[in-house]
Amino acid sequence: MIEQEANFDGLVGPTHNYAGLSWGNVASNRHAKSMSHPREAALQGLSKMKALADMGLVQGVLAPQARPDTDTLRRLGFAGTDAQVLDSAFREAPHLLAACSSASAMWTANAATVSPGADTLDGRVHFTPANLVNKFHRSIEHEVTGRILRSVFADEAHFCHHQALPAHDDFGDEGAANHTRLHNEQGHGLELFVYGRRAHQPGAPAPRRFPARQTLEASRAVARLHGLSECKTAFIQQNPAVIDQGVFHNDVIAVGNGNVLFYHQQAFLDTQGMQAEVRRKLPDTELHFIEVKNDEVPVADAVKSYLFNTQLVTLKPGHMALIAPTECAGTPSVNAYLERLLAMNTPIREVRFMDVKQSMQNGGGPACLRLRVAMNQAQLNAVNPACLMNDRLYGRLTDWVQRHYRDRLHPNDLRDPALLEESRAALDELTQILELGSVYPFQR
Ligand SMILES: NCCC[C@H](NC(=O)CCC(=O)O)C(=O)O
Repeated sequence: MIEQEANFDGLVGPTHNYAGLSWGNVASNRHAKSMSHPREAALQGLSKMKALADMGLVQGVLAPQARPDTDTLRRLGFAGTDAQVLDSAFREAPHLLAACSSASAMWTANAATVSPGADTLDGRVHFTPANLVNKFHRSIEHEVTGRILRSVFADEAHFCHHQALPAHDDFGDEGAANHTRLHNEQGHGLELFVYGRRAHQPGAPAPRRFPARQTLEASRAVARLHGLSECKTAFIQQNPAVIDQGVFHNDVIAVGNGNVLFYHQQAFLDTQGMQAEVRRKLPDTELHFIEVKNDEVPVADAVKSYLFNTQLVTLKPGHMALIAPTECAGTPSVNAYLERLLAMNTPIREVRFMDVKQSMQNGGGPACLRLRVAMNQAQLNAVNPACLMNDRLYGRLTDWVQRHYRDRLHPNDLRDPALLEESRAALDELTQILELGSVYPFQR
């Protein structure tokens, strides 16, 4: 049975702020300590979800995390009441308070790696939450992420959930941001796992300036867990030189969908090898490798505009749309390229621009905000229906954001105990709207 793709977007949490936590992510560093707008951020995300649902695509919602994470602050030695924990963390280690308060779980492309049942040995959809060990603020996400995924995809006859990989740099795993699935019209798929370095091979190519967050060892472990045979997988190294230019995940430099792989000339260490392997493992498929030359769009423009952090979605057979951030229209080389792209004879037939600026300023474009889950009809029927976007849910969530979110937030505001109370009240209500049960530590 042919799979249908659903996109599960992360709802932006009430503590969305710019703390400059992600070394190697240019936008995060550039906007450090600037004023954020949590309400606007959440509404921008909801508008994108609504727009994709209105295109006839299956759109889901994943709940944010409870932040500030006072449990982790307590593990780090801050004691007393919640207000005292926040206050002492702010005075002694504001960086830790910011890390424990980040709304970074909004970027659900990093929530997990998902393999559809068409690829796995047991025919179930497999999920492995990403350990995100490279960044402390993200390494504290996976436990609750796993709980949320289990509550959205609960039926064990259809869904199989694994634990995050062991929390060590050798197994640095960033989830679906380094994973793309191509498939042909018969539904035969190939999962591309893109890694930044090999942990167990000293001297192998690796970036020098910025960290490679994903290791080959992590990608291989996820493929083993998911029961993916060799013929359903390709392990491809990202070009270390682009990681050093701010491409901290492969989805900043490449995006794939169906029979199309859209990528920058410098994305991979061995582009020809990649193409040959994909052709070999997806025979009888009319593949489109759409390669953007550096002369047309320099890497710096790709990083600034997030041309490749677009969502490539199939609207009807042979007709795909590129869901692009408005920054693409505002970057001359990219805007000109997109005009040429639409005149080429490829399945990409239209571009739709979306404003997700609040997320972009922390290095998250349209593709970072979504986790793709391809499912057959029986699996789709088993998804928690309260998490699927429609006009009613959009109305309820918009109203919920309007009532609970602040207009403005600065990292200095994270010490405010009222923010913690507001966030908990908001999330408590959200778990009822999305029928998630008690997924947060403060509810247990
Ligand atoms: N896939 C996009 C992820 C963006 C995310 N940014 C952040 O966490 C920035 C948070 C801050 O700096 O406040 C990251 O780098 O993992």
